[in-house]
Amino acid sequence: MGSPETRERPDDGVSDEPASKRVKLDVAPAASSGENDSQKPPRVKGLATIKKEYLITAPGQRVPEPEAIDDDAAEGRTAPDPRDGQQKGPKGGKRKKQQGQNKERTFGTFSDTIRLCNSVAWTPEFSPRPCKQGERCNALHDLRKYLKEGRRGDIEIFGGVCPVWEKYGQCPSGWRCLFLSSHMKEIEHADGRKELVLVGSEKPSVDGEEAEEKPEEKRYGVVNDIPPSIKFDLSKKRVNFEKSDQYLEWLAKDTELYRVHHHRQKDDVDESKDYRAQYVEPPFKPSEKRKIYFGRETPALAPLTTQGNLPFRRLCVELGAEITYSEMALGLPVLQGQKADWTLMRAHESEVLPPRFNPSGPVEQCYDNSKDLRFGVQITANAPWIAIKSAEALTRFLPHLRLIDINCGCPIDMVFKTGAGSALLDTPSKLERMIRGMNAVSGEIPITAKIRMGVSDHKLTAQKLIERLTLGGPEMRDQQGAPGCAAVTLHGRTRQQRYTRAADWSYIGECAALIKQYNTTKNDLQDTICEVEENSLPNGGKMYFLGNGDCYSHVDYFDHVDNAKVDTVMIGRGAIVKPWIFEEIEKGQYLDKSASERLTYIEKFARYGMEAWGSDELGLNYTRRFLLEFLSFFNRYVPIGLLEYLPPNLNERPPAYRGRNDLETLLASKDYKDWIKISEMFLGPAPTEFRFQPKHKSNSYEIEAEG
Ligand SMILES: Cc1cc2nc3c(=O)[nH]c(=O)nc-3n(C[C@H](O)[C@H](O)[C@H](O)COP(=O)(O)O)c2cc1C
Repeated sequence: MGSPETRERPDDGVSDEPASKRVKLDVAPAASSGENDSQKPPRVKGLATIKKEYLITAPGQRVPEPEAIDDDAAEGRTAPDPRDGQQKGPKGGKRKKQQGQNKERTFGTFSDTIRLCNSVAWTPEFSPRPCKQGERCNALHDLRKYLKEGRRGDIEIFGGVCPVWEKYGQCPSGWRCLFLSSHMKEIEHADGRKELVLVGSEKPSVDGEEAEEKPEEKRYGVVNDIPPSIKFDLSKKRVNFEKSDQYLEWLAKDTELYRVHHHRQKDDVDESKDYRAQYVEPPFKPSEKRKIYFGRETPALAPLTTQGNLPFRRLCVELGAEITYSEMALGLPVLQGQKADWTLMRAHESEVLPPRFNPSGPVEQCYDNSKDLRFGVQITANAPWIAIKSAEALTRFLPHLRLIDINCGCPIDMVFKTGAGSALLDTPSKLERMIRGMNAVSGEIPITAKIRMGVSDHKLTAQKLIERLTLGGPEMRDQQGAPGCAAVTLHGRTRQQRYTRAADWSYIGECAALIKQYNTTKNDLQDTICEVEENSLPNGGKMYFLGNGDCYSHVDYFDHVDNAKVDTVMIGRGAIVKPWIFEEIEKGQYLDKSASERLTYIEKFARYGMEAWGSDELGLNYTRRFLLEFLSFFNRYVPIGLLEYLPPNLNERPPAYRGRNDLETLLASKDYKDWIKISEMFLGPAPTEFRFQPKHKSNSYEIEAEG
């Protein structure tokens, strides 16, 4: 097979001209062709109306009901993540069965048949590093034997040329790379001995400096990769959190004072129980925060567990995402130095560039775009001490950080039952303390929050919470000023509702109006009630507001910015189903991407995956696993040229249809075996032991049938 760039792709009947040159569909296709709307079938709620020529129905048969997909399952970390090492489940007790969810997913094992010792895995054949295990080492040290018997042969994709080596001149997977023959050679020494060497590893690193980093630790273009020694020190509790400790000592006294004040009788005049009278200032104030900006020109990619991995975010940034977030990490494992949670903090170098900024837009005081960056991290925690110490750790060890977001929307039981995630919506004063404390220890890094409308459908709490996040709770507000939350994102659903029903954008709009009002009140308050130094509040006191839910086209996006009046829109599933949504927003028009263009995004994901995780058996199959996770959403895209009505709606499911060509039909397949086939186009044959189960059963016909 030739390199994917040159290899012939099936003709998909849609022009392969660059998207920007093609005629765009700015109006519903039927309307643009002058067809009368009355000739179209009516638009039915929840159903994507496919043009009849693409429907798969036998003559006289009714259009079959589309299957319902429940995204709850996808949101949780329901299965061990292969990057996690050992991922522990929730403590004790049975978990409530979640309908339709594939729990306990396994992905098989994918490693070489014989393990090559690290002491020889990157070095020339005759110069191994000393083996740390010495005599006790049971891995293989004989390179030639390993190449013959210890691994499968090279794969033939990309013309057999290692995509990482081709790009960077070195391959961190060394002798384990599955494109090894493209970067190894045998040299003959003067004494006639023949030695195997890796091409490129004899050179200095690509940066032009002598490589201090071991080749296996090098990941090109990846930042925020903290050294193992820090994780080790964290795990041994050897890291000093002096700032947090000092703050937490004060916080414990303040919380107790507040508790006594809160529970005293109305007529109790004892001053020792009066919060205001007894209030003591915290040991230090937050430092001046770096200014950030959210605007019309900065669509944001939502934090997405599993899906929002580094290769996927890199793809989205390339397609126009201006703000990105890590997958959610749990505060406690961060503090314990757990590799899996720190791995989530890695970012691609494209994410540390400044986001787009239109200086002629609404002027943001003192905003220096050149100091801003795209990538923020997200954590959740159930106790202030965890949130505060995590914030200090993240700030101290991650050099590239836009903000730290606290997830108060996570609905999954495993998180909610511990009091973290969306449980924080019902403990607003705890949340406020967390944010104040995180702000105090996070140096110049701003703190933000992501919330839902409430926990239960019957009690929407977001408006009250937003008041608190902007101004502070009544007592704390008077003493300490505003909590300094730099931005709030509201997902327009409740926890109870999960993904049923559309996101409530009118509620989001009401909250946007409230925030505008509170932002003004806050400025007045600052001037009068308390003497908070202006620079201790982020963005000079302005709290940004991001709306979130169901955004699936530039039409949705601009509707929300213009009518709900949010600063920007955060996009989740819409970006996984259709990553070029960001390009549509930038260009302000629909893009009817051909199947072959969509295939190039899959190829990019595969290449970016190998760069981030390696091109050896392990890295390649991590890439495959996360590519399949991506495809489990990507197949939902219904090409707009097939639709009777625009704008397309994320929550509308299509009946069975065929694409405009075979590739388009293949990309719409709901059968996970087809997804594996697609992965094989760019990652070579899946090992026989490789398994994949989508997070939700309805993503796969076969599993559904088995279940
Ligand atoms: C697969 C998946 C993973 C998610 N992971 C997270 C997460 O880690 N943190 C978070 O705050 N929200 C997470 N969410 C929620 C999204 O960020 C977003 O709020 C939600 O999907 C609604 O936006 P949408 O309608 O644009 O998808 C996740 C959602 C999905 C579907």
